[in-house]
Amino acid sequence: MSERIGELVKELARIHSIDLAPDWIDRATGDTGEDRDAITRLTTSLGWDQPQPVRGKPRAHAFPMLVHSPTAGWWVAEQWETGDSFRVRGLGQEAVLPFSGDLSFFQVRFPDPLRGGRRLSAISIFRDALLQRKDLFVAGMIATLLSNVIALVTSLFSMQVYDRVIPRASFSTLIVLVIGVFVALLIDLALRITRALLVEREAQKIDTETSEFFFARAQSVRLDARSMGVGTMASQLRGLEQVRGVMSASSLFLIADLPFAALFVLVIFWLGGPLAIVPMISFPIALGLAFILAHGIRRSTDRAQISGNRKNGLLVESLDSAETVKANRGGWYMLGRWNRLLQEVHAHEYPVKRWSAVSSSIFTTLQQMTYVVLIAFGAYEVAGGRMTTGALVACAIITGRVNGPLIAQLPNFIIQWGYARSSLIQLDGILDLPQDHPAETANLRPESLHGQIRLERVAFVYPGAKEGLEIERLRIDPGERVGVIGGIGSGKSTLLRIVAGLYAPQQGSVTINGLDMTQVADDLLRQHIGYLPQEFRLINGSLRDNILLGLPDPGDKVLLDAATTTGLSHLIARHPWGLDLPISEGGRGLSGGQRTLTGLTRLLLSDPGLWLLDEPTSNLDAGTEKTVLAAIQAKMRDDSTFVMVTHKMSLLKLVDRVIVLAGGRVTIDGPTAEVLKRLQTSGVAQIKRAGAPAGIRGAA
Ligand SMILES: Nc1ncnc2c1ncn2[C@@H]1O[C@H](COP(=O)(O)OP(=O)(O)OP(=O)(O)O)[C@@H](O)[C@H]1O
Repeated sequence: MSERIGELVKELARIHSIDLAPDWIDRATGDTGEDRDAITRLTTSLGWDQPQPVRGKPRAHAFPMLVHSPTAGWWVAEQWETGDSFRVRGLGQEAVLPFSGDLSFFQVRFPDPLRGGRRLSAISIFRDALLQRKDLFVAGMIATLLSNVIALVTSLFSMQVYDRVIPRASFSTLIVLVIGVFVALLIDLALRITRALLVEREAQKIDTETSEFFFARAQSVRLDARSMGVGTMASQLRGLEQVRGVMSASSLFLIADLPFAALFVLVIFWLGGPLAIVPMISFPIALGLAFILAHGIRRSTDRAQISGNRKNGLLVESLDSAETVKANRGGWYMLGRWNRLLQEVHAHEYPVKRWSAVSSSIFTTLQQMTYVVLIAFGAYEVAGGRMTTGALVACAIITGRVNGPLIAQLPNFIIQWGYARSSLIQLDGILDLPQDHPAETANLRPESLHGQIRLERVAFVYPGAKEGLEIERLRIDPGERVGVIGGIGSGKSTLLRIVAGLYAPQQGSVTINGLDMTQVADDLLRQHIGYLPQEFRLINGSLRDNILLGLPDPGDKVLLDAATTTGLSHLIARHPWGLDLPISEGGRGLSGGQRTLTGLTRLLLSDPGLWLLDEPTSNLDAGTEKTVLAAIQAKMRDDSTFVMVTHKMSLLKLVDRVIVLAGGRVTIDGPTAEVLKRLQTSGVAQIKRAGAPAGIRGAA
């Protein structure tokens, strides 16, 4: 892709407040052309909708869009300057171009990485992915048609052998027939292999696309909306594999082959007349049975799926909390829960297995009975001279084809589909969860986010909880240093997460610099806000990966300087792998204090405008605490805003305002000295009500 066009598309996306998928440039082909059709090639290679060429003189509301001039090249056209010239910009340059007939204007239709707007269902994601490959499936259907016609050829071959070759011993005809059938079979083989390979390749691409979509969607689920456990959610996502299983070549061919049953019945009618009644009765019976089976297993597959997800959730939880379980002799308790869930899964799976076993046997018997009835009926017809023995053999082979692979595979396919359908329902559940940044909300990209933070009539309740946080009005000005204190469970961390934009209150508004936080583009918000949670959890990778998570790599020198200011450099220096120190899955490999230092080093490197720290030094010794706080203070600019949740009295000297929370409400808010004095002069009961930390109670 031409670099200029890529940059201009990015600029256009920015003006339209659209976040492009992070890998969109990587997915574009290596086309470096800059001609008029380059934009079409680019969007086609990305799988986006075709850009819309604007005919004639563009209307004012059609701007901004891309424009190509044969002399000046590509630009983003912003708006008319006069009636005959328009403003353009691109790569930091601005210009005014005269309008002329040889300019080409294009409106680019950006895809939404999370395809918002309409309500999504999991099945529509797969359907859209299949529909994008219409051509391939049309080719597949043609191959299926040819393949089925060739199948008829083999049955007609048998008819010719019985009716012509054997009675007359004409072996020259036999040789010609055998050669002809061999050629047909080889063509069939080639068609089947090509069809299977093509479908599997596309199925893999669909798998990549849909997995990417669901992974991104699961990541963007708002933190406060994740009421289910990590293991359960992971297991729900694994349902994708079941849907993928149904989309395999064999099941798709089964569906493709089903309509050809009608063709086969027609051929039987042509060869054996009334004999066609036999498959005409047996085939609908088989389909009816399949339908009853699908209906019968529906509830059981849904329930088995839910219990299976919970079982996986328990497995993840027990492995993750092994330390607590072992130390507290919780092994038996966990085993008991595991066995109960296992029993539940078996109880739900048993009806599915029972239906499957019974229906498979019925299908086999039906198949054999159809064969017997056909031959018996055919014997009358042959004896009566209404059809030849060869035609009867051909009819038997064709009926076998309808009843055989087609019908024999149906029960298995229906069970597979039953589980896939339950997985789709579970995936719908994930799609219905609220996202960090729903596609239908604006994606504002202000120049700056430095400004007042305002909470107005905010109410936040955790799912299932009766009470939560209630803040009538709270304002934090740029440059303020605020401490948040309160008793255990008083809502300090919740408040900080709301201010960080990680939780969205059910009522009221949270604004930053006058803009509703939910409407600000997520990347800008994350750049501006540095949030250190109470427990900084590391991810699998190296120490460097964890320090730089989501940040551009500033180089080892800058990184090591930041580590020196926090004290993390001691760990780096001591370990033979240094910055490449491996962090195992689940963030194991560092002590609690070292994890906090990693988070603080990352925070210093990200250089945020708004610092939100949740008990930043609770894991640190006194010396490290001093070093870290000095580093943060040195890094903060005058207009940096600083909000720190703490239980430590000594840290309040760093802030000039203190907010006291109790029971999810602000009970005291004012300058540090004043608040401390108020707390110290109040009675103990009042202090408890106010929710002040133990240190202050002691002082009182
Ligand atoms: N994920 C959650 N789901 C449900 N309830 C929660 C969740 N997290 C916290 N709570 C509840 O919300 C209330 C406030 O919790 P929060 O973590 O904000 O308190 P805190 O003041 O930071 O406490 P601490 O000083 O112990 O860190 C508590 O009663 C807690 O039980």
